[in-house]
Amino acid sequence: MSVHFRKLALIGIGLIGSSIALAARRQGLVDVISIATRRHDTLEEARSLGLGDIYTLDASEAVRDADLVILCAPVGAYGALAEAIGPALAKGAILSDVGSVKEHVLKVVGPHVPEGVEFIPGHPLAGTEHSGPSAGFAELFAGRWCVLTPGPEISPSQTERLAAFWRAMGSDVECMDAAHHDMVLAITSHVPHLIAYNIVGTVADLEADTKSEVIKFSASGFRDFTRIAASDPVMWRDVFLTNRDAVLEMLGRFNEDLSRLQRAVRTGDGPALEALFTRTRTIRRSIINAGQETAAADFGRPHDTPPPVEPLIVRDHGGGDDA
Ligand SMILES: NC(=O)c1ccc[n+]([C@@H]2O[C@H](COP(=O)([O-])OP(=O)(O)OC[C@H]3O[C@@H](n4cnc5c(N)ncnc54)[C@H](O)[C@@H]3O)[C@@H](O)[C@H]2O)c1
Ligand SMILES: O=C(O)C(=O)C[C@]1(C(=O)O)C=C[C@@H](O)C=C1
Repeated sequence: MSVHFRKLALIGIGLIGSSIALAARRQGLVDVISIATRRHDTLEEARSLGLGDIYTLDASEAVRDADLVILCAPVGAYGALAEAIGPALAKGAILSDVGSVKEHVLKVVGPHVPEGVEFIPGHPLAGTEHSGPSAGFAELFAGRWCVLTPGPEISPSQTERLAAFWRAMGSDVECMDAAHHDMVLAITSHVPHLIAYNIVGTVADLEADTKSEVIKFSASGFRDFTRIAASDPVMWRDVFLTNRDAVLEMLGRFNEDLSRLQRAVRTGDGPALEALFTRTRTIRRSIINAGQETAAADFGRPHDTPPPVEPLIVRDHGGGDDA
């Protein structure tokens, strides 16, 4: 399906918003890009990078006449933003977002969506530890999944239109139920971030001399954790505040497994340790193989970005079509 929007409004222009602006422009998917941010400095940075055509501090101004509006701010800001832009949304527009959590977004944005506007939440499973307008790059979504969570009332043709937009930026698209999304992402993304924040926090609390030794001699294992733990504090605060139940559920299972592992270490249970490490190595290899199959070479993904990861997703469509 060929896809084209007259005016794309991006509300929030950090890593994800700027990457959408660059990719949509490069692929010729939109005529006009209008950008709204909360802070003047961020808006000026976006302007100096040439990310859009219209720049404003007023989100409701940015969405006027837009046929595609994407919320790209931290999810904690969505309720107030939706309330502000709701009355200004054009009839026939698609309203979407990129938030890392989906049930909360449906709950806080849904009530502000006027009749004649279709709200189709989305989540590109792509990112880095960097933030702000200058962190974006057009290839960010290439070969990565984008999950859409349309409600049952959404017309399949509009879902397909949005899916085509993401595909044109290089993504593979999957539709699913919002609650299911939140459970899957809790274990594949949210808990791993919590673990990284925690282990780096543990080092930060060590006595000064031990800490400097850790930093001096940190090899790639700990360094990988520090990359994740450098991710945006506000964005991740909001993820844990808004996906609490799913994160606690997955953290409970994680803690049970950690206790079993702790016991295996304490009792010197070599076979148990080796059996687990063998299973986990298989998972890593299957992820890498899946990535090679779906690599989107056309988009020239930068060498330092990892290959796409096949999400552990049950193909459970939440009322939309199979876009
Ligand atoms: N970083 C990732 O890896 C990643 C990946 C997928 C999805 N997401 C989601 O994308 C969204 C944006 O994340 P990001 O990484 O681009 O963050 P970012 O910090 O780089 O950018 C966020 C931008 O939102 C704007 N903003 C912040 N508070 C605002 C407010 N109250 N009102 C209006 N605008 C506001 C600012 O323009 C800011 O630059 C989040 O909801 C996040 O969950 C992030
Ligand atoms: O690659 C990274 O740095 C990321 O953290 C990306 C990542 C992830 O956990 O995979 C982070 C948050 C998102 O909502 C989606 C993707």
